[in-house]
Amino acid sequence: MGTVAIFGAGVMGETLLSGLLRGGRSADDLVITERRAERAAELTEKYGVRALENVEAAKVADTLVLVVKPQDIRGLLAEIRDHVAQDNLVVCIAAGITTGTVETALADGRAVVRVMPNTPALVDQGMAAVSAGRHVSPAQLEEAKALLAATGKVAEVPEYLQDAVTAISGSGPAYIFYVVEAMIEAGVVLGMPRTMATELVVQTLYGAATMMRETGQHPTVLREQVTSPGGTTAAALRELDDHKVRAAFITAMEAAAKRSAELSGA
Ligand SMILES: NC(=O)C1=CN([C@@H]2O[C@H](COP(=O)(O)OP(=O)(O)OC[C@H]3O[C@@H](n4cnc5c(N)ncnc54)[C@H](O)[C@@H]3O)[C@@H](O)[C@H]2O)C=CC1
Ligand SMILES: O=C(O)[C@@H]1CCC=N1
Repeated sequence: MGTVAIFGAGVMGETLLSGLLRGGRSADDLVITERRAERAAELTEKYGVRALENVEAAKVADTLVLVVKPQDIRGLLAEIRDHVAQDNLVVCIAAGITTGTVETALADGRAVVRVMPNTPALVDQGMAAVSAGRHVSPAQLEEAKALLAATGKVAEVPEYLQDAVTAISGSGPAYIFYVVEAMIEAGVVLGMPRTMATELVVQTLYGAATMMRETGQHPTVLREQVTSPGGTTAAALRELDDHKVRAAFITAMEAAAKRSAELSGA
């Protein structure tokens, strides 16, 4: 994999950087670029990696990981275009940005992999989906997967599904945190101290997630096991159905996928 350069060291850039270091990669093989000087200094200090200008980083890198906002991708690609070599691998993490967009902005024949990761990568429980562009060799695709595998699970998906991936696992952690916030709020309404409600909700989420993964049972079966006839859960779920929560999730995730598709023209 040689030297990996992370372009844009914000939330996701730091998440990937720290994951690669936890995965055993040497700080000497990692460089970052960051427009905000104070942020670059913070990460240099914290992780012992070099911070370079974009062009310098492109020159030394074997693998270039683009982690700027979709709106900043085109400017970044224009800056580094002439320094991306034929045998480099370019991994683009920006929501909505297609491999075709990146390929067009670079010189002919460059290897581009599109990836949608998520923030649980920070605790090595990430879910990343990868799609290869037109000029990626099987070995380069494996390399991209290995890069992401340092921070969690990796799936390969056809690129047309990346907008759906973004709506599901990319943005997904935010929906879960939103539900957790609502459940904590409900605990407070029921008279429970906030810290206690938080502990109960977070452990319930962790337990439920672990059950889904470890039993392999469908969520419907697990939900039915909790729902006693005429009981408390049935009363609560009826309210959620009356408030169209399931339909709201579908509409919300359709909106996320639509926005991802729109960002391709960012
Ligand atoms: N935050 C998330 O949960 C996820 C984010 N993504 C994608 O990752 C990308 C980054 O997102 P975040 O880390 O959340 O954003 P962020 O705003 O925290 O980080 C982006 C960083 O790039 C820097 N930057 C911008 N233009 C630059 C340039 N030309 N050269 C060097 N640095 C530059 C900014 O100063 C900033 O620190 C986005 O494209 C987003 O779609 C993908 C999956 C999940
Ligand atoms: O909200 C966003 O646009 C990014 C992409 C997926 C998660 N965060």
